[in-house]
Amino acid sequence: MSNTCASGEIGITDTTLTRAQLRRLLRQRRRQLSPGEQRQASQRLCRQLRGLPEMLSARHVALYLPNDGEIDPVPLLDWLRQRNANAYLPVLRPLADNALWFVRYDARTPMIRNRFGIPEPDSRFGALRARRMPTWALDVILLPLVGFDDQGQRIGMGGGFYDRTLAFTHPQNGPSRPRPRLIGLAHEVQHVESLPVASWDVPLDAIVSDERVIRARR
Ligand SMILES: Nc1nc2c(c(=O)[nH]1)N(C=O)[C@@H](CNc1ccc(C(=O)N[C@@H](CCC(=O)O)C(=O)O)cc1)CN2
Ligand SMILES: Nc1ncnc2c1ncn2[C@@H]1O[C@H](COP(=O)(O)OP(=O)(O)OP(=O)(O)O)[C@@H](O)[C@H]1O
Repeated sequence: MSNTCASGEIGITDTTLTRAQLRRLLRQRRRQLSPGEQRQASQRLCRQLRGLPEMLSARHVALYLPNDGEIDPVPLLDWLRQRNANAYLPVLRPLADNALWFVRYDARTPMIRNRFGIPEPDSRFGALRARRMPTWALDVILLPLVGFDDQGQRIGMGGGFYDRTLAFTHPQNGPSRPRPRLIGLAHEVQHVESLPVASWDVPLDAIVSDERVIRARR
């Protein structure tokens, strides 16, 4: 198989793997990266992102705090601040509809841990509309990926949080309205040849890893 990774692990092209099995394998791969590998991957990722035209023109950018070995976009915060751009973090919506809010984030934002243990702005803080951005009005959303393929398809943690929140951007949901550019982030070890696509999977504009930028055909 062609996608054996550098460590000599077996590849993950076996199409008999279910989405759940694939998730488990790919999450394991990213968790196995050493702190040094994580740091270098993060630097390489951020260097690529700082060169993208949609990042250079963005005023409102959503990112995430890394969890479970996810590639770390946090060094971008300083860069965004220098450019007078605002940063936002995903917050699990308190109404339990399994969708996300994007809440303004800076050093003073009160944080809590959500039910998955991931730090996020306190939803009482985000409850005030002025502190969040409607999803359609964000310029760029950087999404954490569990896996990605050559066609620019993604697989996430399996909660459908991003898919639900971004369903309005799906081409099948009518004519194009204002929408954020969607950029998936992942370690190169999370690449697989081909992922199964579900009808609700929201297409991305690009995927950026520590090694490359994949422009997806939307
Ligand atoms: N950094 C980061 N923040 C994020 C996400 C993410 O993927 N990464 N999300 C993207 O959606 C949302 C949280 N979604 C998540 C969905 C599932 C699990 C998870 O770990 N599930 C466990 C078991 C579930 C449980 O504990 O009840 C697992 O699968 O092992 C975590 C986050 C919002 N914030
Ligand atoms: N637009 C939507 N409306 C209702 N349910 C949805 C929608 N999108 C996804 N779901 C549901 O969410 C569940 C998880 O979807 P999926 O396996 O694609 O997660 P994922 O893409 O890995 O997660 P995420 O979007 O959080 O990164 C599925 O059971 C699916 O039915």
